[in-house]
Amino acid sequence: MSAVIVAIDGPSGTGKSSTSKAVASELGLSYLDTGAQYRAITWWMLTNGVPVDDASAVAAAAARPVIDSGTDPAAPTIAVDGTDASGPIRTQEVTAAVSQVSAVPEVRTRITALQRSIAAGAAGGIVVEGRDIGTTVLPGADIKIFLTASPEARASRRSGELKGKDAAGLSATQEALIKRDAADSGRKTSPLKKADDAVEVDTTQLTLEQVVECVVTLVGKAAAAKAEAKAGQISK
Ligand SMILES: Nc1ncnc2c1ncn2[C@@H]1O[C@H](COP(=O)(O)OP(=O)(O)O)[C@@H](O)[C@H]1O
Ligand SMILES: Nc1ccn([C@H]2C[C@H](O)[C@@H](COP(=O)(O)OP(=O)(O)O)O2)c(=O)n1
Repeated sequence: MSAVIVAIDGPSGTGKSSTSKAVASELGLSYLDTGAQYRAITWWMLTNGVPVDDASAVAAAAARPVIDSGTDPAAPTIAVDGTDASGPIRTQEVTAAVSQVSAVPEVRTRITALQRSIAAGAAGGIVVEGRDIGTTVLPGADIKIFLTASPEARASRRSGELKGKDAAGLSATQEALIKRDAADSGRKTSPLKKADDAVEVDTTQLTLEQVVECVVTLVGKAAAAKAEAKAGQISK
């Protein structure tokens, strides 16, 4: 497999993280969870007393946290100022604040630059997943995939992750998810949006294994096309 850049976007619960990790592992590519980076900066704002509803306070602090992402798909990591943040970034408090923080342009500029430098440094290729990868972060990606699924399926998947501990209940989970999608799609700076040249895959009726198989096939085709184009250039 040549060094392909794969962009996977879509709303919450469509299977981006699970699919991206599995595809990257199978094809020997690196993996970057950009949502974890936005969660990490949000967690830093909350723990450092920055009022997350004050966009100018968030903007003023946006350059301060040092965010470090490990890109091994078998063991991805996220650290803030040298501390492992993989647990704290998944709390309800962070989930409730992340859309607000990630809508601030200064936050996006900083995190986008970080994402581009990680992708540029991934010599063997990388799968990058998020909301604006195909449209803004890596518009020149070799293959762009946009995952979708019905709100019911997405809420039930999220609820299932909590293994009976979904105290809020399925309908509240669905409501929170729809609210976050609306905030992420409605923001001014690089909103959640399918790139015009992205392949849309509706995962509602598919198992995770089927989605992975479909994406592996699409990436394989893109890699072959890239290798062919390169060979054509060399023979000219
Ligand atoms: N096609 C699928 N069918 C059923 N469950 C799935 C499917 N894809 C992902 N899941 C499950 O749904 C949950 C959310 O998936 P995740 O990959 O975290 O989505 P996202 O990154 O888009 O928010 C996980 O528990 C995952 O195992
Ligand atoms: N490229 C990205 C990735 C995530 N975000 C923001 C918007 C999302 O609601 C949050 C959290 O993303 P994450 O992928 O962890 O969300 P899930 O709960 O896994 O669906 O970060 C973003 O604005 N741009």
